[in-house]
Amino acid sequence: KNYPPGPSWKPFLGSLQILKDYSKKYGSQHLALHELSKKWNSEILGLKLGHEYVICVEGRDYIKEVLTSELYDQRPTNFFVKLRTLGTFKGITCSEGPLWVEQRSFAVRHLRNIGVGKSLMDLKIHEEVENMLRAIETQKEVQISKLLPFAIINILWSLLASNRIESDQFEQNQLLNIIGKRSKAFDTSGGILSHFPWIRHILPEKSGYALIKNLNKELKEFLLEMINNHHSNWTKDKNDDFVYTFITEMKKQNGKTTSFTDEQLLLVCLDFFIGGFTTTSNTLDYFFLLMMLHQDIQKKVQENLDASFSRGQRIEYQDRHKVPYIEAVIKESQRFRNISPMIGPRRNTRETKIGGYTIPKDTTILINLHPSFTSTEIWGDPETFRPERFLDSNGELIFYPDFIPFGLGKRKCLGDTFARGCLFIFATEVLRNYTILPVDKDNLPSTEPVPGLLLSPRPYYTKFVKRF
Ligand code: HEM
Repeated sequence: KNYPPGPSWKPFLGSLQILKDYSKKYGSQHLALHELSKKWNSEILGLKLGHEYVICVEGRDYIKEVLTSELYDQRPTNFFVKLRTLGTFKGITCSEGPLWVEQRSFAVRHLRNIGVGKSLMDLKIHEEVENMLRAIETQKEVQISKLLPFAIINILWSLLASNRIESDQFEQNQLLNIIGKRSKAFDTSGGILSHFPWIRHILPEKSGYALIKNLNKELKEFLLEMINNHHSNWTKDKNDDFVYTFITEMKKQNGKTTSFTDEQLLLVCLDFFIGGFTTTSNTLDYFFLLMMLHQDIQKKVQENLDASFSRGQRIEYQDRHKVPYIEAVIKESQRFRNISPMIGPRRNTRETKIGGYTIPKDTTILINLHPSFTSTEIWGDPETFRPERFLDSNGELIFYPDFIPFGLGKRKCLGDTFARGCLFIFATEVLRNYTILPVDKDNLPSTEPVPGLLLSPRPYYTKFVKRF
């Protein structure tokens, strides 16, 4: 009663089939949801997927209401989330209540303590940029999507676990391959497995169950080995990476709480892994594609860099304020091809009201950023790649409340400083040293994304021409 408008519910499936049909027709779930919202003329769309009540909100006011109200802080507790958390519902991304509050604040504090947002982070980023550029030097045509994930994961890993992952280990574990496949295999509402968990017994491959079990096993083995090594090498004064600080806290609490445990540490590392590296590398992948397609903008970025930094000077994250144009180009590429158009789903723990509609307790709430990132009302010409829209007449950055690629509120991305640091230093160091050219200028790659949980460009090749 008084549920938000949306397609009618069929027995057993609810509105699953129409969502599936629309996703096929429009190529992605976020586009399908937007089309359905338009059809029902409502920024709050009501669905029932299998037995699960699911609403999808779009538009500034409703998004803000969901992201900033405590009523919607929780995550769904469906089968997909159970699989995602290795059956524990622990970690940060999918945990809730006091466990989430304690662990999130510990992670935020200690990411800062181990150097995120500071010169140590810059140093690690520079090391990996240099490694990546060395690899580029050996290739005539470069597929940057093959190099970026390895670079990003190593920066993240060296801060979390004082370790680089050797390239043969990376390939052996097929980590990149499996995580990439995973993000393409599931949609944000949790996919068919959430709605009909029993389907895994009949269609283990097709439902994605076998894939995620495989991913879980590989990741768990990989992370456990690292955690066990840390335990063996731990001493009181070791606080130089995240895992050591967590173990120190564990020893301090000496089993007094259930929050600091090996299981929780495993799940936090898993969250950083899954949340941190594909997001950052896909964003950079798009950035370099857009630079290749917009030679005029690339040239302007290079002119800005040449004017603001001397040749041998190392560019730091804090230097971003000196080059607002480059910040604007990065923001525009995040807006123009946002890799995460659906923010992680939420759940209300009691009956609530949004926009006058009644939302039953334990409804899954999806948040679609795509309409506001592409709204003609907000941006005028959203389908044009135009970084200047982020600058005022004095060349200073403009703040747009609708532009929230890292989310908003208490569950806002906790790796945003790390991600922004990587985006800025990779963009500036690569473009000050190289010009990115198309391999065939009469046959340019498309910017249309490969659909999935996280979007990415289709693989493309470029030529990197040294500038000096
Ligand atoms: C360009 C890169 C990235 C983008 C676009 C991005 C985007 C987001 C967004 C939109 C959320 C909010 C989800 C919500 O409100 O429910 C989020 C949460 C999160 N992000 Fe990121 N992220 C990025 C990089 C990272 C990195 C590098 C890390 C780890 C170091 C990370 C770890 C997390 C975690 C753990 C959460 C869950 C927070 C919580 O539920 O309390 N992210 N991210």
